[in-house]
Amino acid sequence: MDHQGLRLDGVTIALGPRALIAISHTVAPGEVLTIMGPSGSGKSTLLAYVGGFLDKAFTASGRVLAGELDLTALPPQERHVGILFQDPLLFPHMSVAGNLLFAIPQAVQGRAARESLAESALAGVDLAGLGARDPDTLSGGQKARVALARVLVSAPRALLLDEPFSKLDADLRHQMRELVFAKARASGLPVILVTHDEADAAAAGGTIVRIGA
Ligand SMILES: Nc1ncnc2c1ncn2[C@@H]1O[C@H](COP(=O)(O)OP(=O)(O)OP(=O)(O)O)[C@@H](O)[C@H]1O
Repeated sequence: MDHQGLRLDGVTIALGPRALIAISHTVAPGEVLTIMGPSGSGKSTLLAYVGGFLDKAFTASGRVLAGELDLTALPPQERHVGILFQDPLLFPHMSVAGNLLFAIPQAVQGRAARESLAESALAGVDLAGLGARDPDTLSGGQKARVALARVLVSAPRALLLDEPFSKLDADLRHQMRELVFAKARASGLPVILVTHDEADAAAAGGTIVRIGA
């Protein structure tokens, strides 16, 4: 997919009388916008707004655009925004390859084409040949990489990262964030990263917006 950047155009979010977010920013293809702020400041809430699943408890305004396309007008399943959370959230009843095949868009037709896409995505995160494995048999770092491969094969317009490295130990954390940012750059995906970790923010290399301070 040809990515065109992600624009937050006058996005404001409030919880009752409490203003949480006010942001306008354009994330270029391959760039990372990092959102930092104290617990409860509204970081995950911003990602929920971009993804289209903001809880009704909040009031929000402003547009989210992918290129010229106004995502705000679309339901979540039509936004094609990929998300990685703290937990890899793999389907335990499907093989590793099954997890990826499930995420590949219907537009990719033919079993052989889908399987080959899944296999190359696994190879791209250093998990070649592990497609038949049950997710529960993988290490935490391997599961995180399957989750990354799964979100990449879903051909998202943008990638949202909600503390995706925080459950990994220091070495893995470093490797995983380098891999995620390299993949985002290579595929020209605009990324919004939510983190508490200054090293994550520095590694992301883009703009850092601090909220709720
Ligand atoms: N569904 C909801 N209904 C009402 N209030 C909510 C709901 N979800 C979150 N909140 C509140 O909205 C505020 C922002 O929450 P949010 O999860 O976005 O914070 P955060 O910055 O991501 O925090 P953390 O760093 O702890 O994950 C908090 O005060 C939280 O208690």
